[in-house]
Amino acid sequence: MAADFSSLPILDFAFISDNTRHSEFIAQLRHALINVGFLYLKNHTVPQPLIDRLIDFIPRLFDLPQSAKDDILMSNSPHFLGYSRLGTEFTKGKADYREQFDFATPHETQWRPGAPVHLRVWGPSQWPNPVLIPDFRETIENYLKEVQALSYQFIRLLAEALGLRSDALAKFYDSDDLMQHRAKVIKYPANDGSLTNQGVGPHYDAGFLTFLLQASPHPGLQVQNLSGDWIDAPPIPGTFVVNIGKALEFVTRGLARATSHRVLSPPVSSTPRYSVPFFQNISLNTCLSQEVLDFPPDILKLKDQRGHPAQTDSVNFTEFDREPSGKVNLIGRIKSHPDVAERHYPDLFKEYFPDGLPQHISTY
Ligand SMILES: O=C(O)CCC(=O)C(=O)O
Ligand SMILES: [Fe+2]
Repeated sequence: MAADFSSLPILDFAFISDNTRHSEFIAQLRHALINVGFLYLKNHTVPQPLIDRLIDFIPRLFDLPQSAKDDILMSNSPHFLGYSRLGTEFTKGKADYREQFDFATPHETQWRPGAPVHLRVWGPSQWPNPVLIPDFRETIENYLKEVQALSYQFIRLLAEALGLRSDALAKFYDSDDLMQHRAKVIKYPANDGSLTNQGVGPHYDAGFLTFLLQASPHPGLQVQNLSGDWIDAPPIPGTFVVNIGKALEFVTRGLARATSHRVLSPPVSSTPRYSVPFFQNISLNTCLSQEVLDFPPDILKLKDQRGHPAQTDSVNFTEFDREPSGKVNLIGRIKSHPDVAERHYPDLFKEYFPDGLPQHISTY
């Protein structure tokens, strides 16, 4: 087995436009994808002043009056976009101690009555009243556009790092007007001493790539290495934490690792931790089992040299082998937000929750 990791690699995006260092970046990326599944990316293309503006908005967003937040509750939205109150999500039967807003890139839902239900998982965001928080919507929409562009650039480098043509993953995306990518703006309040320290429980991300902005200086994010140890991934200013989701792991035959991670709540009487994960989606209609990629033998060999991750109790995805990607996505959302499901997807709700609204919900 290759040496197990005890910290996350830091990659310098400036290398990709430097002829003498491009191949160094690709080699570091290959290592990070196959052996770690997580990396920090510095000197990326998203303008720092825009990031700073977004970070500045976050406490103000959560400090809106409760009624203003409840006006855009996620349960209003068949697209699982909007506000979720503290402690309403659970992972493995334990409450996640976080409050959050889900916002997404602009999208007209493609679903019409009679069309496949999974097309309905994407649609317009709900926005807080602009009178109460002017310019917030414009700021986060700009931010999402910038991260989206970076994520598409990154996926080409990722293909190169796995020995493929740089456009080998283009088939997983539709044109921009048909795609939607999503972000959460999350607040992790301090542990008040009587509560669990589970900010979010151990899990994998579902899609292709996640670009996480750690929006306050608090540690708390931890990543599980191959031996099962939890490795800290503290905030590094000016970076994104980039990680691989289960869908990308599936189509790369496990070469690009989806790695289990979790967040511990800030300690008692600390200020809250804030973060903004951006989840890059793939086309809703792609059946991943028909799209598994082929790799050069010398690249595939690296997976065997890595060895197999220790068993983890992280939540898993099992449906990629038979359902279109959008359906897998929808099932994940149904399981984590049954109140939304009960209102907007009554048939699927009955299928997954035959005994009615559960006391314990699984986050992903
Ligand atoms: O808040 C974080 O740092 C990570 C959040 C996360 O892993 C998720 O929401 O999938
Ligand atoms: Fe995650």
